[in-house]
Amino acid sequence: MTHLTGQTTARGAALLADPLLNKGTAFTRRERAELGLEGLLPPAVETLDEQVTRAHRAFLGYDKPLNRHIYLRQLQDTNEVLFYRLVTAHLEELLPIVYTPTVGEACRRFSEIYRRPRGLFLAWEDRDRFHEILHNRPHKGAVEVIVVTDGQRILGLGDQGVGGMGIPIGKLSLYTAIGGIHPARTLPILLDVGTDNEELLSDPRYLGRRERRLTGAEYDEMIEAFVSAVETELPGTLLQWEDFATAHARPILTRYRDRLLTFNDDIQGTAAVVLGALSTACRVSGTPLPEQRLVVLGAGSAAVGVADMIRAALVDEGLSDEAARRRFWFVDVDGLLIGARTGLSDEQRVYARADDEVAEWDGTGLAEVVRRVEPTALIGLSTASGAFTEEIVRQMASTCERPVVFPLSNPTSHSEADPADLARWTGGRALIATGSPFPPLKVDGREAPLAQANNVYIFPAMGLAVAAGGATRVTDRMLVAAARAVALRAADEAAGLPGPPPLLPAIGGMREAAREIALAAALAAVEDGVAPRATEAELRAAVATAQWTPDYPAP
Ligand SMILES: NC(=O)C1=CN([C@@H]2O[C@H](COP(=O)(O)OP(=O)(O)OC[C@H]3O[C@@H](n4cnc5c(N)ncnc54)[C@H](OP(=O)(O)O)[C@@H]3O)[C@@H](O)[C@H]2O)C=CC1
Ligand SMILES: CC(=O)C(=O)O
Ligand SMILES: [Mg+2]
Repeated sequence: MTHLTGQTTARGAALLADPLLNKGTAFTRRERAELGLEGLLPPAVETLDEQVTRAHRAFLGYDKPLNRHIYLRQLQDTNEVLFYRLVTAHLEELLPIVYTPTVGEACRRFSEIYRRPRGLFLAWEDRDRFHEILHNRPHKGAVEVIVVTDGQRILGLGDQGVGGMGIPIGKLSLYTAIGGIHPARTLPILLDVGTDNEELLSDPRYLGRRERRLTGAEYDEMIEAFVSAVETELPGTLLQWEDFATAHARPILTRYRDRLLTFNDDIQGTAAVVLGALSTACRVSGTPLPEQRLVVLGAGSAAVGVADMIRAALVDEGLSDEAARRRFWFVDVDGLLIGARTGLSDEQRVYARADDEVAEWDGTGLAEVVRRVEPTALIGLSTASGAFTEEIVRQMASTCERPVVFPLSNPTSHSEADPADLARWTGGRALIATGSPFPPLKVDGREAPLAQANNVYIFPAMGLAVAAGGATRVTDRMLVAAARAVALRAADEAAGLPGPPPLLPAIGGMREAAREIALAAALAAVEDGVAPRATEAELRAAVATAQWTPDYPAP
């Protein structure tokens, strides 16, 4: 029998236990006879679509999102084709369960809900054997994409230790569901460098190393040992860094981005989707990007990454770098970033305002900054739930006709604002995008879907671009091309639609959108000389072929 990974010799119960081979009740009578499955399955033979209907009903039978998540993970570990067919058929409904916000809860309670192994756990004491351990991965062929985390900054939930593994698993599920990367060619990895989360350290159920986090030279040694093992054992694999604390995220990216095929999703993926959504907002509001005045709440790696890409776009539009920097006001826990502040990183200092600008101000908190700066765009990547208060948003709306308000922190519980409030406080004038999903707004009696400015628009498409085009590096131009493709697709979808134009493409059409985004990124890779020469037509065909569709092989 041919199957997902080629020829198999697996028979009987062993076949049913392999999620990449198992077809469950879809095994035909002939297959059951040939493969030693008779008696192991109930008599009915179902089609994949019938299985999807049954699985969807079972899914709906659970009330709590976390239980739905557990059900889906169990399905993924039992029958991957069925899992992916279900997810792709109901993407909009299932995304919040597989991904943010529910995946945050699944990470927090990882040790409690742990069922079956998935991915690789690499610990400090094994650093000399990472090469060998990579061989223990369940699927022995080439790996197209690794998502790795050390669990230190899981969404806005902080240090989750090994519980962070939920994130690489969730992200890679979307690499497959949206980007079409074959599930056997994805590998989630958790670097267990300990945890500083007291609750986890004292929880008898905690499944990670019960030690404090590695720091300094040891931490760097761990990362280097991991990267060199990947370089040697899995060359050409796209390596995505995910949910590393800001102190590590940028240094790791800087160290490795020119050495291998790698990117940081929180810095670069987020930047691309936000630039895409902001470009649409500029078009809708009629305020061009160079005229936007951007206040950014949070100055972590995600926020600075977003600003860096917008700044590059401003320079592209003819502004000097200095003029581009001056379009931003960054606010963190200690207020506005100004020159006099100590302890700013080099990346943050780029955005520090002149000290004399605030000489007459009544403090430098967000409310005062908004009052003084009169921003046209307010971007939240702060983890600070509810930080975009009514007073602040009403103030902004009093000086700006179409305020752009992006509360982007995840999960939902950490969002800087609820979009329904933003719409109310601005009389429906705000152009809104959130990081986690929110229910549609009611506009003129119609439901208007909210844009979810989440890097999920970018990373699955990057994987597809690399799989189709053979890039050896992830360049800035590839990410900017992805951002442009996102905005273009949103504009195409908006044409002819009644009501306010959506800032981002519809979630339900993400698989199609991923092909266009991947094509744009693959073309940019060729232009940058990091992928073999190919025409647009060749790349378009390669993208379509590379995108795996969940289906059983013919019996
Ligand atoms: N929508 C999307 O696609 C993405 C969303 N995110 C979200 O962005 C958030 C931040 O991520 P990241 O940059 O990596 O994390 P960090 O924790 O490094 O950054 C948080 C930043 O916000 C600041 N901050 C914290 N609390 C407040 C507050 N009450 N008021 C003002 N500033 C505050 C912090 O300041 P200080 O350092 O001084 O404490 C820091 O500068 C997370 O919630 C994450 O889920 C991230 C990536 C993608
Ligand atoms: C979406 C994402 O990557 C984050 O919130 O960290
Ligand atoms: Mg992330």
